[in-house]
Amino acid sequence: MRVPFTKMHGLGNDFIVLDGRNATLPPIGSAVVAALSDRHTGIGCDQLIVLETSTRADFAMRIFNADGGEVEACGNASRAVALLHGAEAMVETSGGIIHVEPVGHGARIDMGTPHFEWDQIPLAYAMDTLAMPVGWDGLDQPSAVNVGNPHVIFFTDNCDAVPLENLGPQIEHDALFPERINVNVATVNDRNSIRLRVWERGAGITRACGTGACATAIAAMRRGMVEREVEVTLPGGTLTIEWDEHGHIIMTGPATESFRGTFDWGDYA
Ligand SMILES: N[C@@H](CCC[C@H](N)C(=O)O)C(=O)O
Repeated sequence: MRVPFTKMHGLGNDFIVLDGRNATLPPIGSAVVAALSDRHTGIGCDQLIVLETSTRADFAMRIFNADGGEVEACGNASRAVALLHGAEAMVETSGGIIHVEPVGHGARIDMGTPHFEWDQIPLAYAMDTLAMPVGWDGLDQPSAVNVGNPHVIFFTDNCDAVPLENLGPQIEHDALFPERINVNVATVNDRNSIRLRVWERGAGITRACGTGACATAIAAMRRGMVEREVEVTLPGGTLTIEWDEHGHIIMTGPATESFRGTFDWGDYA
């Protein structure tokens, strides 16, 4: 069976998007996702995104990491999907219903409200999630925030010097995080801007992580380090994150369609 796909990215965090809203796709298993995502033998991407019909929203977006695991939220893919859809919409994800709206060459996304309780992250046991009494090789007292998916955020004087390729996988798989975790290392430049690098659960280091930017901005706001609207600059570019008066996280930034193609499902199944 030949399947059409769209290759997209948000600040270099790249996706294969399959549109199952008006066509029947074969069942999506973790092996086929990992094969398609592979940059050497597949099409290659950080996340595979599947659009489906929904009874609760205008449509549904399923998100799979490059390792094949299905997850709850993806900020950059939400902007890409807004661009592809071409109109404002309510989108069901397993992390909650979000509102997407194309704006200029990107989109504005209402990601909903953040969660801070230890069992909402989730953590393995109770602790303060604003300044957690834990540390790994010079990174300590992180915050944890769930913005649909789980994030831990370390604030450091120079996030560019952190050996994230070594510490990221160690922290992602620590027993403290029963559903694993996305690992953010951030430096606050001033009250309006943050620098950020992310080790993504199930995908490794990416050029950008939209939910990481949201979680980091919210953690910095909770700690009183920045204003309620802030620019977050990742290796792939900059996002604007606002924590609005209704407690919702509003993310604004670019998204890009790279190309369209088709592939033979049998080559990857
Ligand atoms: N790249 C995404 C996040 C994708 C999911 C994440 N790796 C997870 O496992 O939760 C983004 O832009 O938010």
